[in-house]
Amino acid sequence: MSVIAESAIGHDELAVLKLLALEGGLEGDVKISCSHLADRLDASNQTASRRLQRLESADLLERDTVNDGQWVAVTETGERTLHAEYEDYRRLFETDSHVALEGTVTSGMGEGRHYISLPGYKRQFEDRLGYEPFPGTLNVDLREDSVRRRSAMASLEPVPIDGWESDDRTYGPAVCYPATIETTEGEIYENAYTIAPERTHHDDDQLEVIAPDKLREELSLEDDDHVTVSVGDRE
Ligand SMILES: Cc1cc2nc3c(=O)[nH]c(=O)nc-3n(C[C@H](O)[C@H](O)[C@H](O)COP(=O)(O)O)c2cc1C
Ligand SMILES: Nc1ccn([C@@H]2O[C@H](COP(=O)(O)OP(=O)(O)O)[C@@H](O)[C@H]2O)c(=O)n1
Ligand SMILES: [Mg+2]
Repeated sequence: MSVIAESAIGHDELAVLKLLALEGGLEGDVKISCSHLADRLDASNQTASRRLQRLESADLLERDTVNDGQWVAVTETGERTLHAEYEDYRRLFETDSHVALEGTVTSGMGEGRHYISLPGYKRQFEDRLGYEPFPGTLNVDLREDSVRRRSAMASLEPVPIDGWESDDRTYGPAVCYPATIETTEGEIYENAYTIAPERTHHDDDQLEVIAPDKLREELSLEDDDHVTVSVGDRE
């Protein structure tokens, strides 16, 4: 849900924040005057000024007042607030239940192989994904916009992999989503899944993919090759 629901900031202020972002306020300082803003909002100077003050108090906007106006920039919190709205609208209008993520193939820590081969996981892959995966995870270093878009996966239906215990330790759960991999040469591999282990050494920018085949061989992939991972239901 959007952040504004819980804060003192209302939709009027949010509309101003969006306007300032559209004028360049996400990239850095933009210069505005209260009368220009008032015009755009069809409101009085006083109203425009009050909304700016509220945005500043809520740490959504930084301001520097000068003689003939003010320099404003949307803060990180401000960007997150706008982004939360964006996610709400995406959920409303994106009927396509696919999320396309882009990135480059990369080598990880060589641990994927060990985990994928463990009998406690292997049994579940066979039952729930329908195959025994190649031992390993293909790691994809996601482009910045895809790291953000990754959160849209939350609206898709995951295949859960449960945590389990061996004699001497516990193993964490993971979630899988059906995925199709496409290379820049236009080669397509359809039977893959993304896998996100709850316990991982990687951050959000790393996407791990499993498949019955060794994808590096099937798709002639090497480190730094570009791939598109389309996550969502199979047709
Ligand atoms: C199915 C699965 C389960 C995992 N479970 C655990 C775990 O219980 N504890 C842990 O520290 N890491 C766990 N990992 C994460 C790995 O340690 C590692 O962070 C990740 O898979 C990346 O490995 P890579 O860089 O070798 O590809 C798991 C990974 C997979 C694929
Ligand atoms: N379906 C898969 C899974 C892993 N792999 C690759 O197989 C190797 C072993 O996987 P891993 O997860 O243990 O290794 P890293 O991802 O840590 O490099 C890596 O080179 C992966 O990129 C693959 O080509 N296709
Ligand atoms: Mg891996």
